[in-house]
Amino acid sequence: MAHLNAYASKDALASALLTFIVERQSHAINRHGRFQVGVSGGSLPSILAQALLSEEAHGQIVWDKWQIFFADERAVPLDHEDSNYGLLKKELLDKLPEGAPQPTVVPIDTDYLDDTQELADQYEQALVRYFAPRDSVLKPIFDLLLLGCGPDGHTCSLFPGHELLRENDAWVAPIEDSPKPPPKRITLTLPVIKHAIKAVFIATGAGKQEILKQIFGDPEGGLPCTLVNHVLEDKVTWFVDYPAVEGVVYHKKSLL
Ligand SMILES: O=C1O[C@H](COP(=O)(O)O)[C@@H](O)[C@H](O)[C@H]1O
Repeated sequence: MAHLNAYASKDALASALLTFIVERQSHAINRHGRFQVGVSGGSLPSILAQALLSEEAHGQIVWDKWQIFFADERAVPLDHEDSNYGLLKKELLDKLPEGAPQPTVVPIDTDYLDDTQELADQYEQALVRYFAPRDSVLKPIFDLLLLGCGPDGHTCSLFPGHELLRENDAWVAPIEDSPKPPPKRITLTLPVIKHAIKAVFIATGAGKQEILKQIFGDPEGGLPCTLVNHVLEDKVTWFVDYPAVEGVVYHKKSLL
C-alpha cells in the first residue's frame, strides 16, 4: 500500500522530499555507482528545484552521479514552452552552480518530432544504452521516479481510460491524442514504472483535492495514479500538502 505524507507547507514538503531523495541517492550510488531518476513535468520541477537548490541541500547532492530521464515528454523542440526538458532546465538545471559537477540529462531526440512512434523508439533505445548493461531483466530499473498527478488522475502521459494503460511491451510509447495539450507526446509505460525501485508522487494545492479523494477512496478505480499505487504498492510515497489532502480518507496517512 502506498504511503501518504501530508505537510503543512510547501517548505516542509520540500525539506522532507530532499531527505527522501538524499537517502535514495545514497542507496543507488552504493548499489551501482549512479542514481538513475525519471522526472515529470507540470508542477513538479519547481518543487523539486525548491528541494534540491535549498541551503539544506548544499553538499548533499552528488550531481555527477545523477542520470536524469523524462517520465514523459511532449513532441516539441527542447526550447518550446511546452517542453518538460525546457521546464526542468529553467527551474533547476540552469540554476546549478557553474563549474560544479553536472548531472547527465537525457532529453528526447528532436530529429524525430514529426514521428511520435520513432520519437518513442529512439528514447527507448537511449534507455537501453543507459540501463541494459546492468539490468538482465527486460525492463529498465529506475532508482527513483518523480511523478506528478494531474487533476484528472493522469501521471506521466498516461491518461484515464486511454489504451496506453494496457501497453505491456514497449518501455516508451507514443501518444497522439493527449486530452491535455499538446496532443503529441511520449511516455514511460506502466510495465517500466512497475520495475522502479521507488516512486514518489508530488501533489500540492486545493486543485488536487478531488482527485486525491478518488485515488485513495477508490483504490480499484483504474485511474492512472491508482494503477501506479497498485503496481508499486509500498514502494510509492506521496508527498502532498494540506490543501491537496483535505478530506482524503486513508489509513496510512501521516500529517507532518
Ligand atoms: O502534462 C503533464 O501533466 C502532469 C501533471 O502536471 P501537474 O501540473 O498537474 O503537476 C505531469 O506530471 C506530466 O509530466 C506532464 O507532461
